[in-house]
This record gives sequence, C-alpha cells and structure tokens, in this order.
Amino acid sequence: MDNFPVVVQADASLPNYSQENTFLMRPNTDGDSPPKEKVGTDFDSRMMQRCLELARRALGRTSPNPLVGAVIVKDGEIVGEGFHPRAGEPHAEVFALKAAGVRAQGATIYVSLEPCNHYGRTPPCSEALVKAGVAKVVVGMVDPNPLVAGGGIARLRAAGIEVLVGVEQEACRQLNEGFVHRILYKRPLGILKYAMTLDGKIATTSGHSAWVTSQDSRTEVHQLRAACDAVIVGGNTVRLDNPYLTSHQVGVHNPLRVVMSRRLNLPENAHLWQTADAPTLVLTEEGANPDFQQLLFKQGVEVVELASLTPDRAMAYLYERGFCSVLWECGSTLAASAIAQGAVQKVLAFIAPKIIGGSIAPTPVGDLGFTTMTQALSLERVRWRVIGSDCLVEGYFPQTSRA
Ligand SMILES: Nc1nc(O)c(N)c(N[C@@H]2O[C@H](COP(=O)(O)O)[C@@H](O)[C@H]2O)n1
Ligand SMILES: [Zn+2]
Repeated sequence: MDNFPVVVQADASLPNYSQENTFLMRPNTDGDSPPKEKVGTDFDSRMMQRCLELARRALGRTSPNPLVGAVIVKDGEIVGEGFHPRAGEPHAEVFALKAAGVRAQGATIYVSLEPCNHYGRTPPCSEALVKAGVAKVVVGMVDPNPLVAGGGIARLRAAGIEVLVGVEQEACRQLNEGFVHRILYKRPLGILKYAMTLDGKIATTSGHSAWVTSQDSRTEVHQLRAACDAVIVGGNTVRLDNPYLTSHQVGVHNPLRVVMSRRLNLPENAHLWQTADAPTLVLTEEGANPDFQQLLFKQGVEVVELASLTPDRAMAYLYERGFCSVLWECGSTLAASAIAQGAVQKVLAFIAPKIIGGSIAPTPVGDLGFTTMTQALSLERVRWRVIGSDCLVEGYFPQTSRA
C-alpha cells in the first residue's frame, strides 16, 4: 500500500491524445464545469444520439473494440443505419453503407467514432466512405487508437470530403470510456461498486447483506454488469454472499465472472460454478489446491494460475484477454488493495437510507494505511442521482500520467 496517489502509467507513444486524458471520461453532465461550446446543429446532435443508441445495442459485446453507431442521411432523411456488433465483424460505417446502397452517394454519414484508416481485422472504413462517394462525415470523437488517431479524418479531408468533428463528443467519450482507458493505459477501466448504508456499512456484524439497497438500485447494478466485460470478487464474497453476478436479463450480455482466490478454499456448491448463465474464471496462484481445480474443471470453470495473485496482475491478465472494463464487486480488503494498486479508476457507491450502527460491521474499503485527512483519496468529476429510495454517488480517481 505504498504507491499513493493512484497513478497509472499512460502510453508514452500517444503524446497528442494522452495530454488530454484528464477529461476523457468526463460525464456528460457534471455541474461544476462551464458548458462546452456546442458543435453542430440540433439535427446533428439528434443524429449523433441515434448513433449512440445504435452503438448501445452491442453493449458488453465488442471488446477489445469500441461501441460504435453510424447513420446515413440524404435530403434530411435517414437512409442507412448500422452498429459494430463485435470484434472481427464489420464496423458500424460498413453496415450503414450497406443499408444505404447507392443513396450513400452525396449523403452525410454520422458516426460516433472517427472512421478507421488502417487494416486491422477489417479494412479501413475511410476508403469505403471515399468509394461510396459520401459528401460529408460528422464524427463524434477522435479515435484514441494510435493506428487511427486523426488519420481517418485526414484521409477523408484529403479526398475532398467535408468533416465535422466533436458533435456530442462528451456522450461519445462516456460510452467508450473503457475502450479509451484500455488504449491509453493498457489496462481495462476498473470500476469499484459497492452498496452501503447511510452510516457506511456494507453488512451487519454477522455478515448479512441481503439487501442493503432497494430493488431499483439492484436493477441498476444488473444493467451495469451488462455493460462490463468482467466482474471480479474475492473468495470471501463467494463464501459469504454466494452471488450470481449476472445481469439477470434474458438475451442481455453477462460479464465474465472472475474469482480471485490464492488457496482455492472455496465452497463446492457456489452458484458461480453451479449456474451456466455466464462463464466463470477463477484466478489463483501456481499449484493451489489441485483437487478443487479438478472439481472446477468438471463444472466447466476456467482456472488460470498467475505467478502472484494481485489486483494489478489480474487486471494485466484481463487486459491481455482483450477486456475494456472490469467491475470490482469485492469485499473491503480486496477493494483496498485494488485501489492501492491503481486497479480502480471509477467508484460507484450506492447509499441506502438505513443505519446499522456499531463499529464492527464491515465498511466498503479496508485499511489504506492513512493517518491524516490529507491522505484521503478525493474523487473528481463527481455526480449523484437518486435511484428509488437510494442515492448513487459516482466519481473518478485523478489520473496522474507519468508519460
Ligand atoms: N469508426 C469505427 N467504427 C467501428 O465500428 C469500429 N469498430 C472502430 N474501431 C476502430 O478500429 C479498431 C479495430 O479495428 P478492426 O476491427 O480490428 O479492424 C478499434 O481499435 C478502433 O480503433 N472504429
Ligand atoms: Zn472502420
């Protein structure tokens, strides 16, 4: 716990974009800063909002790629729409061009992320747009991917196409905050979520925690899980709460359920390995409890042994697997060490108007070793909203770039 303040290494190969990274994840409405100058017309904004709506259809399914939507407009009417369904499949622009057919010629395309300009799993969209003869491209945000990073816009302009950049930019960035964080920091965005009472307790002294918050808040958490690539808990949470960690909605994405356990001293009949609604991955250390590994294997649970099991090591591993966002739903000890190791960038605290009392009932974040208030970690870009009878407070740890 000696690496405060929370510092995450930015990618030094991204000078232009990483200089801006303090506001990349700024929420759309954050009361404490002056309104930004609006880019484009109200019609442009509406079309870009439609792009975001389309992009959200693939929520939780596109990593390591971003969520992207595209709309083609000709003579004031939508003639084609598309979204990126998952990595390896065509980009949003290609689906929209296919839907528009010849009507794309001379039309305006709205796209929530800069068109790509490189050969990845798919060919460059910039070339497809030039070939289709579109007259104008309206872009939500510049792509932070160094393989694109303004190159798509430059290519379109070089071909004589008018390009407008930054329509509904904050909303576009917000939707892809995990993707942006992944590109800039080479780690998934870590989101710590907890539910506590008004007096800061996450359970009673006997460990009873069902339920701290209202059904409305729990539904919000299910939606949050649907948007994340993975949700992590420690062995203690499995032993005490026996959670499902799914999005609880038919046809909606479920995150990979990840358990961190050094010794694999886990219950044999946990819901996580007895329900097939979502895949489960157990992260452990080399040589841990081979009998239990065998049991997990028989239940179809993936087990990965890491040399040393720490939050940062787990995040590095999940980055390598292509993840953009990871939800920490763990207990206080793991939460403290995840924060200390810079594995958490965003905090979501659900606060219920209840009081448990006492000094022994558990709190959401374990000991961080602080002795003075000046050491307390302050969140920025904080906003809050009422959910049913609860309050959700949301904020970000400052990202101090060492690049
Ligand atoms: N503009 C745009 N639209 C989409 O639908 C996209 N998926 C992207 N993604 C960008 O291209 C990279 C992935 O390329 P491949 O799918 O491997 O060809 C991704 O990292 C983004 O930079 N962009
Ligand atoms: Zn593309």
